[in-house]
Amino acid sequence: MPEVIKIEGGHRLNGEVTISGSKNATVALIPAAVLANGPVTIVGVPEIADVRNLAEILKILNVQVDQPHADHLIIDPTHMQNVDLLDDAVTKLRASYYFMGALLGKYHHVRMKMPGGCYLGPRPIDLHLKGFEALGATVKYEKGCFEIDADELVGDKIFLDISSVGATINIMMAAVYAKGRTTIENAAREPEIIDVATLLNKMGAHIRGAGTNVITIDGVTSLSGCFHEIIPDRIEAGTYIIIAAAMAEKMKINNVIPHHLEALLLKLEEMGVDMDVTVDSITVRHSDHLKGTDITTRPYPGFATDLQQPLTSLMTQAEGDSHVEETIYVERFKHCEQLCRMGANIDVHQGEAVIHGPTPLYGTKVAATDLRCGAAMVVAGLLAEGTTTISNIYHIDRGYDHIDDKLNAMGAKVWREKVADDEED
Ligand SMILES: CC(=O)N[C@H]1[C@@H](OP(=O)(O)OP(=O)(O)OC[C@H]2O[C@@H](n3ccc(=O)[nH]c3=O)[C@H](O)[C@@H]2O)O[C@H](CO)[C@@H](O)[C@@H]1O
Ligand SMILES: C=C(OP(=O)(O)O)C(=O)O
Repeated sequence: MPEVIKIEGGHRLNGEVTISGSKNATVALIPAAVLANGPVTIVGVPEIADVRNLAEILKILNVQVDQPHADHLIIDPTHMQNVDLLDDAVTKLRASYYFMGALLGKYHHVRMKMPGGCYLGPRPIDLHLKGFEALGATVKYEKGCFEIDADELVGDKIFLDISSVGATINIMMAAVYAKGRTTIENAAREPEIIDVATLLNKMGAHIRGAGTNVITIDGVTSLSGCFHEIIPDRIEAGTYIIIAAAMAEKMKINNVIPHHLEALLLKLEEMGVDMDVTVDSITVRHSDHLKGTDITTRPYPGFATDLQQPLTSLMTQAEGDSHVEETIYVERFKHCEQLCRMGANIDVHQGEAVIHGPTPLYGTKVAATDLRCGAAMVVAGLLAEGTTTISNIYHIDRGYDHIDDKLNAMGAKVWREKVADDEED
């Protein structure tokens, strides 16, 4: 039976929350680990559905997975077999596409289903495939299934038309064993890319420039096991900072790299949010008056598209009009319709939303149409008068580690209820 999350709104939050390891790093680190010839230990692994589905895929590949603690994974690909990935687990998340780069790099052959993930409008993977082709692979797509083969992989210069996070990481993985030098130009610069390059380099790869827009990968012939600690999740951190700005008396958010959140922090400052920032924590205090602001989503270090949805909920409480321009996924506005059901006043037109604030929010039935829409509904539910019921919470569970426990520990009233299948939508 599916579950809904219920939130009794209006309770002020006090206390501390610790941020888990980054989802978008973890979901790439796990496939990257299979490139090794020995066990890779990853710590700081978030307890989220995306990780559980990736572990399923590892089992299909006969990779041994041990979990000595909730946030530790030991991935041992010593007895791995390169079988076709046609299981439903592949379609339950976006990042299963990283097995394309990893298996192509290791075995020169991969056959797998189309990856899933949040629908945010069309999400093509043409740049990943062009990158593989530049290295010498041929790509076939038939009946929802990719088959990618190469006699050998040889480094080349690859220019990405769009600085795609997924394409940058996938090409990096395919290139670690390629002959000679691969150069990725107009590479994405997200912190998660540095984390994956760090893991691969610890394994013995030779990757330089991760975090800049030119990455070079000099192929190697062998990679070994290693130990790696995942960076904190900047999107989970940003979500809790927004929650704190909405509802906290005083909330300390621990295990944060504030530099990764610069764009959000500057915008919150503009809105009048009272924050103290240290090297690894952010404390937010209650502010009586929030002002509207404008954001435009951009690749890192610009304002993260994954944070525009939760920030929209806070904007409903700010004085005056706020503008959200979405340049990465122009259709990423489904949360606005849900917020309007709760009393928000938002106009959406051609990749832009105008939030007319402030408006009180009222608890009602809403849907998490995608992961960060779910986060937006949680922010709104905490703010609202009455009880909010959020359906389709499997999206939230793809990316937020124990969100209900973390919030309840600070005084929120959040719980899960099982519902009949027909109450889910
Ligand atoms: C698992 C993961 O890390 N997910 C993140 C990753 O998704 P993902 O890696 O899928 O996002 P990309 O950076 O690739 O997408 C950026 C833009 O490029 C377009 N594009 C991408 C690839 C391609 O081959 N062709 C193409 O046209 C996309 O449609 C989108 O408009 O970055 C997004 C943008 O920061 C985040 O919202 C996601 O949370
Ligand atoms: C869009 C997201 O995830 P994914 O790319 O995994 O669908 C997200 O994390 O907001």
